[in-house]
Amino acid sequence: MTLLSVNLNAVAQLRNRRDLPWPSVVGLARIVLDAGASGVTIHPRPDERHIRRHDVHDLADLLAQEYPAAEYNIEGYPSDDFLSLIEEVNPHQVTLVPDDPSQATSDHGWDFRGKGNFLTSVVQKLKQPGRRISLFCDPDAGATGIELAKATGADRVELYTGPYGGCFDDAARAGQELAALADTTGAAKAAGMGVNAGHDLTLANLPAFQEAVLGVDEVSIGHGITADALIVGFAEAVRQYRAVLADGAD
Ligand SMILES: CC(=O)[C@@H](O)[C@H](O)COP(=O)(O)O
Ligand SMILES: NCC(=O)COP(=O)(O)O
Repeated sequence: MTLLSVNLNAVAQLRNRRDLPWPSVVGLARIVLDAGASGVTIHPRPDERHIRRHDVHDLADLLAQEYPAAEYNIEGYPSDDFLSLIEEVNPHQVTLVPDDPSQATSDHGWDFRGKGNFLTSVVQKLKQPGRRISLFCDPDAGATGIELAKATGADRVELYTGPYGGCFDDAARAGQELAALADTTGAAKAAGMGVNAGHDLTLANLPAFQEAVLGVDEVSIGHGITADALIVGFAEAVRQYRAVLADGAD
C-alpha cells in the first residue's frame, strides 16, 4: 500500500498570518497521525514563510516522544543551513529539492546530469543508518534520469506530480502525464530505487494516479488535503461557534 505523509507547510502558513500559536503545527501533526497518516512532511524554506526553525524541532520532539513509528520527512535545497538543521533533528527521510530561495513553490526536479557530482557528495554527507535520502525528480526523467539518480547513492526519487495536478481540466494531457510518471516509476523500481510522489495531488486526481502509477511507496500531500480539511471541517466549526453564541446571554 502507498503510505501517506501529510505536508504541514500550509498549516504553518495559515498560523503565520497572525502572531498567535494557532492553528498549531504540532497539534495538527497529532491529528493527522492519529487519523492514520504514516508520517509528516515539511519543507522549511529560507524565508520561513511557513515552517519556522522551531517547528522543525517541535515536530522532531513530538515524533520521538509520542509517535516513534511515524516517519519524519524533511524536504529542501541542501544549503549549509538546511544541512545543519538535518543534523540537529535527524529525520527518517531527507528529500533534496533543487529550489532556489526565491521560488514560490517547487516546480521541477533535479538536473541529474548537471548536478550529479554535487548530489553525490550531499547524499554521501547525509546518508546514515536509519535515514533515507530521496531526490526530487521530473515526471519524465525516464530510465536515463533514474540511472543518474541511482548513481548518486540516493535510496529513492520523489516524482514531481505538479504537471499532472495541473491537468485537472484536461483529461488527454493527464493521460500523457500519467504515462510519463508510470514509465519513470517502472525505471526506478527496476533500478532498485524506492519511489515517492507529490505536489498537487488531491482526492480528485489520486484514484487515476493510483491506477496508472504502480509501486509508489509514499505520497506526500499538503495543499490539497488542507483545502479538503477546510471543506469537511468548516460546517462543524460553524456549528460549534453558533452553539457558544446560543449559550450566551442576549
Ligand atoms: C517538494 C515539493 O513537492 C513541494 O510540494 C513542497 O514541499 C511544497 O512547498 P510549498 O508548500 O512551499 O509550496
Ligand atoms: N512533496 C510534496 C509535498 O510534500 C506536498 O505538496 P502539495 O500537496 O502541498 O502540493
